[in-house]
Amino acid sequence: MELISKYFPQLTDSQKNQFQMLQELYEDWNLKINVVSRKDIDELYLRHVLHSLGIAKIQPFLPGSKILDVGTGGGFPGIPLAILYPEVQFHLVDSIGKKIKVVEEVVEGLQLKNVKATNARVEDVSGKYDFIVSRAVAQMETFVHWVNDKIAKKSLHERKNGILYLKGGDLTEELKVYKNATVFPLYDFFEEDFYETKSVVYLPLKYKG
Ligand SMILES: C[S@@+](CC[C@H](N)C(=O)[O-])C[C@H]1O[C@@H](n2cnc3c(N)ncnc32)[C@H](O)[C@@H]1O
Repeated sequence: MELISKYFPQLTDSQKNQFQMLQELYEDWNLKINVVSRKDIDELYLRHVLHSLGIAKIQPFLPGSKILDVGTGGGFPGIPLAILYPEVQFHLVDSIGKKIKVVEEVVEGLQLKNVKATNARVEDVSGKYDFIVSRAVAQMETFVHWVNDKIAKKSLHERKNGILYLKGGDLTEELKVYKNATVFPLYDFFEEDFYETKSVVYLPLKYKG
C-alpha cells in the first residue's frame, strides 16, 4: 500500500482506504473464485495495482470522460484506475462470467459508483469511449480490430482518443505496422525492477461513425 502512496502522494483518505481494502477483498474472492495467481496475490500492489496505475502516469483522465477496460479479468487495470478517478466512468468487460462476478463484488465492497461491469465479448459491446485500456488480452492487431468502432468523436483530453495498452517486452515486431504508436516505458516512473520491461503503448484511433 505504501507503494501506491509513494507514487501517488495526493490520494484522499477515502482513496487510501479503498486501495487498502483491495488486499483483503482479492484474498477473500480468490479463495472462492481463483482469478489472480497466489504469487500475484502476495504482490498485489506491485504487480497489479501500481501496474494498472501506470496508465495514469501517461494519461491522467479528466472528469466526465469514459474509459473501456477490455478483458479486465479480476478488474485490472480498471479497478485501480476507477479508485484514482472517481469522476470518470469506467466500463469493465470480460467474456468470462466468474471474473465479472469478482469485479462486481470488489466494486460493491469498495462502494465504487463509477464502474459498470459487463460479461460479454468486447466485439458485442456498443458505446463510445475516450480511451480504451487493457492488459494481457490480445495482440495489438486483433485488439484494434475489436475496438476501433468504440472511440468517441470528440477528444476531451489534449491527447487524441485511443488505446492505452499495458505491454511487456520487446514490442518492435508487434507494433511495426503502427507508425503512430508511442511506447512509454514505465521504468521512467516506477523504480522497482518489475517495471524494467513494462510499458504503456498509446495508439490514437480515429472516430468511426
Ligand atoms: C490474461 S487475462 C488478463 C486479465 C486482466 N486484464 C489482467 O491483466 O489481470 C485475459 C482476459 O481477457 C478476457 N478476454 C479475452 N478475449 C476477450 C474478448 N474478446 N472480450 C472480452 N474479454 C476477453 C479473458 O476472459 C481473460 O479474463
